[in-house]
Amino acid sequence: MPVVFVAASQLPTPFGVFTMHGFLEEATGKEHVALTFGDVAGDEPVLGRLHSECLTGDALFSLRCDCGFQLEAALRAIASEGRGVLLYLRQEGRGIGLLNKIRAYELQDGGADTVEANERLGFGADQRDYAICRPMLEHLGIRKLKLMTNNPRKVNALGDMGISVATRVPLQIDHNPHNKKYLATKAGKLGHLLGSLHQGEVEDPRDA
Ligand SMILES: Nc1nc2c(ncn2[C@@H]2O[C@H](COP(=O)(O)OP(=O)(O)OP(=O)(O)O)[C@@H](O)[C@H]2O)c(=O)[nH]1
Ligand SMILES: [Zn+2]
Repeated sequence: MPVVFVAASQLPTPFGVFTMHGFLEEATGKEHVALTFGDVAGDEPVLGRLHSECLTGDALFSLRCDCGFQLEAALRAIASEGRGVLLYLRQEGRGIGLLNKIRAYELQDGGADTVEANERLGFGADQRDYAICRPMLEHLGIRKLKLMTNNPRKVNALGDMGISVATRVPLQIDHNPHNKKYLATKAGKLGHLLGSLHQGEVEDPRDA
């Protein structure tokens, strides 16, 4: 999976000054970003997050999902640790793209859950491919991660490509009336480790 490094710059944020590294995925033309804080190269495990793009949650304040809250929590945690990395991966809508995600939301407005909506549109529940992470992490000299995620598939995908996950750090966000069913479906159907907060709520039609 050819991903080439293009340029790096400073990125000041409310949480601290990160370094932003830009990468081009040549096969698709997608532009990915890594934000690093401190000195991340070497064998000591690095606090890290693989964050899949969610325009609605990350930039438009959507309460339908937990993405924007997780993004902020991850950047805060990295800055407070003084060392870490966030890969911002352009895999909008779990890989189906923004317009298809809006189609999926339309079906969810009609009662489908997040998995059923993808499947009705002819997609898999989760179409993401994490292969681009390896060359990005290699470029940054990162071999081991303390990975902030509730998604065991990310842990397994990294392990399969030779990136060791020393520990999984849960990144749980409180639910609200708009994302309660979504989070319950993630726990019930997609295998996310969300603890007792969201389990057992997947069938409750009042949350649609
Ligand atoms: N197709 C689809 N994609 C969604 C929906 N809600 C959020 N997404 C996308 O899902 C991705 C985030 O996936 P999540 O399942 O929230 O989280 P994760 O990255 O797998 O796991 P964590 O590391 O625990 O956050 C982003 O690309 C979002 O755009 C939805 O209802 N349908
Ligand atoms: Zn989201």
